Amino acid sequence: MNEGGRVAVLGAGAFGTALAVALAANGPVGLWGRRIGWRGENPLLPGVTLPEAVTMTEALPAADTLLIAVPAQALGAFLTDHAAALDGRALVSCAKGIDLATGLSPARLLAEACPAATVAVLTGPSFAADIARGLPTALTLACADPSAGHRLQHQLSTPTLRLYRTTDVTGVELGGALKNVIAIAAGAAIGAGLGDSARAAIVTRGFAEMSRFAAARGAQPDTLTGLSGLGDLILTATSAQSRNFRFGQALGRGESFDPAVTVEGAATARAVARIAAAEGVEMPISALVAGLAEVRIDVKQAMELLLARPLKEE
Ligand SMILES: NC(=O)C1=CN([C@@H]2O[C@H](COP(=O)(O)OP(=O)(O)OC[C@H]3O[C@@H](n4cnc5c(N)ncnc54)[C@H](OP(=O)(O)O)[C@@H]3O)[C@@H](O)[C@H]2O)C=CC1
Ligand SMILES: O=C(CO)COP(=O)(O)O
Repeated sequence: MNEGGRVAVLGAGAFGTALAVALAANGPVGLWGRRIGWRGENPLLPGVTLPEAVTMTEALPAADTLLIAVPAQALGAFLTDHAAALDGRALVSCAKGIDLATGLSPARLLAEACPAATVAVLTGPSFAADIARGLPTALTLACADPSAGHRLQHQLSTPTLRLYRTTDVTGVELGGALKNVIAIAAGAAIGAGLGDSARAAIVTRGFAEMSRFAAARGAQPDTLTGLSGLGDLILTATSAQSRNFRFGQALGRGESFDPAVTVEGAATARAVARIAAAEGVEMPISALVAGLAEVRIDVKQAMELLLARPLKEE
């Protein structure tokens, strides 16, 4: 239960709003946005009415568990403004990405900015619209401190939101960040008319490079086969509900894409390509997605480069 309004969500975009709606099943929830210009229905999450248990605010709530649902590339600026006020509380990162400016994950950014906080991660296959509609969803709650993780797992599970628990923060964060990159590649293949077989190849070989990168960064070997990793990759690479997939589709079709839409995989691909090159981790699909995001190559060239790679063992 929310224990009398002790849970709040920071970031009133689609995901933050959906989480607040779901958590309202447990009790009062605060929903903070820096400039909430709407009442009743969030234009980023159309068709969803806020329950009475959700209190919207532009003043940081006093709750002791805060879910941070600000996009990964905005988290640095958000923390510059608010870290001092957040320190010492339980901070649950809900962003899926790697910060391009620092190469750090959202949980690392939170831990460095708020050294007295308990940092956790909530991630896994979940579209905001599905969560807000109360459709059944399974997520992973990761926290290095097992007892804090256990407490948060119970505090944030609802009748429709089923949270599994792990201590592998690195693994689950990379699962969530990297699947967006591969989903862009999958969307590009579909958008370019390369077919479902090509998509299956990209998803499978993409998962291989996700696992390689995660292992090189210290993730536990099995984590990426769980909800955050394989689970979220399946969802994001196969559904046009995904913004990353749709962005890839637009690239494949040679169409423009609304720059106001949050597409975490584009900046994350660039961060991953940089880290992988520096650390000698082979990430061919991610490197090509970075090339697409930087408009250095087009989808036809990316496919030619992938097919021209040396033949190797699986
Ligand atoms: N949507 C989904 O289905 C899911 C999203 N996620 C993850 O959740 C994260 C957020 O995505 P999502 O909610 O969809 O994105 P949206 O584009 O819907 O919303 C982003 C929100 O972040 C706010 N924001 C941006 N910069 C700042 C800042 N510096 N300070 C405060 N608020 C800021 C924006 O506010 P403003 O309008 O003022 O700019 C906006 O409300 C991403 O990492 C995404 O991968 C995870 C699972 C599912
Ligand atoms: O993370 C998500 C689903 O788990 C949402 O994906 P998109 O950001 O691609 O819409």
